[in-house]
Amino acid sequence: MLGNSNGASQVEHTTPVPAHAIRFTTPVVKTPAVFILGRWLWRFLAFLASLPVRFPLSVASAGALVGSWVLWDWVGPAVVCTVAVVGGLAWRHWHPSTFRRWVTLRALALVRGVWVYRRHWQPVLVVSGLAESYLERQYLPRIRSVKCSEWADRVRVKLVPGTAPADFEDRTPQLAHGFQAPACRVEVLGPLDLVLEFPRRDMLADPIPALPVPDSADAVDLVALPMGRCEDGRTWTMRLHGTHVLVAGVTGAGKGSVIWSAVRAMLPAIRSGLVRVRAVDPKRMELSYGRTLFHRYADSGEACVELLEEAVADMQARADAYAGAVRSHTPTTDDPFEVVVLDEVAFLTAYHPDREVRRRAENAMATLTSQGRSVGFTVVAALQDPRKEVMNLRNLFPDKVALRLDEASQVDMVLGPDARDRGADAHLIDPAAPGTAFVRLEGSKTPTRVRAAYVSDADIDAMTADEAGGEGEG
Ligand SMILES: Nc1ncnc2c1ncn2[C@@H]1O[C@H](COP(=O)(O)OP(=O)(O)OP(=O)(O)O)[C@@H](O)[C@H]1O
Repeated sequence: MLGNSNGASQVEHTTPVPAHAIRFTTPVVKTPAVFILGRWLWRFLAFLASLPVRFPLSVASAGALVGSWVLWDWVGPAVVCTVAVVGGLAWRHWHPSTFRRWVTLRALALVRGVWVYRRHWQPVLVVSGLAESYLERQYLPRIRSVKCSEWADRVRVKLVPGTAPADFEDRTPQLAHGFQAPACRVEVLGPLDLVLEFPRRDMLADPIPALPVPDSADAVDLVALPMGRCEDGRTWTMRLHGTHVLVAGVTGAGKGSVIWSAVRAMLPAIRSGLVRVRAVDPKRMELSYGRTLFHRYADSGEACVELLEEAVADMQARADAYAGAVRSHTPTTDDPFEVVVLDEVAFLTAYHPDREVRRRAENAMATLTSQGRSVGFTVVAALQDPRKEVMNLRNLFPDKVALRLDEASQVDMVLGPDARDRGADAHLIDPAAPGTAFVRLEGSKTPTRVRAAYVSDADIDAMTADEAGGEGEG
């Protein structure tokens, strides 16, 4: 053992190793069979006792069947079955959502729990390197429960003490392939307690039409603007007031749909003057279409910088007015919520030929993003290439939306250091599904897959036509 062998040597676990002159080990005690059998029996009884809580419907049905058979022979179960089938059909007809939640999804969880997860658990975990060995015994993380939602299976797992969720986060591709799911995401619930989420179907496969415009300015919630859908079917809402948002994605990834969904969700407030949008549109494609909605609009390099500097001056004037008097901004028509939308921000920070324009644009953006939040100024910037050379102000944007990206390494640049480990595979988003993105929703460390609603040219026409009508009437 002390020789010059380079290969791994097998060490008997009781043999002292050089670092430990004396090593204490717990004595190996042969457990009498009666204790092992007693433990199995105890576990079996505990399992039986937990059944009515875990599967109330199934236990009640089984109880009714057995009870009716004892009381009325074969007529009893026949009547019970008929009543159950008729009752089930009526339930399904009148309350399909509760029937699905209480019966269909629970039955599905039972079947998939046994057939997909418990059946393949050991081989998949051993092969993917998640089984631990200690003193020649193998320890596997334990499945606590399997639940099915509309779109995904959630497998709750108890980890082996001494291991960490990062071990699972590193092996999400192996787990996804191992359980034949399109993806796997890890959610940590507590010490040694995590959930593996395996999507069953893609709720975001079909494009989402533009969401309805809120009825009135009062209905506009600037901290939860409806933008599209999350992969679990909930509405994706995005905060704008009190933050700044960076939207990154390759060309054609759908940055326009994120920007326009936000503008659409604020439309009544824009009309009533509670929100003002300043648009910087160096590509002259995306925002020019709806320019009548904007308080200011600029497309040439010089004009864009002037717009940004004007926004900085307004922000500083408001900060002066607030100093010592107001601590947080509430939108009013005198002090509206100001949104600066920048499409392809790299044009100003990296690609513009004039160095002075680049410098002024960066300074203005840095000032707006570092000081604007509390006085009601927000920057929404869209970007194709998130690398530092192109945009070194990334970190001044608290909220980020990662649409389809070119490379895996760009995911963490946009969403933060551990986003890819937690399943945000923005580089693998299907090019045929523009508008699909990963975001970190407020209060959640786990990135969520979302899809922005698609605001078509016709929708923008309708938005601007109403605006023109509104102005005319005014
Ligand atoms: N949310 C969406 N749902 C469905 N289709 C979309 C969505 N967003 C965009 N598309 C489709 O993808 C095309 C490209 O979208 P868009 O112009 O918004 O991409 P982009 O990221 O802004 O690209 P670029 O950087 O070249 O301007 C659109 O013309 C539209 O057909």
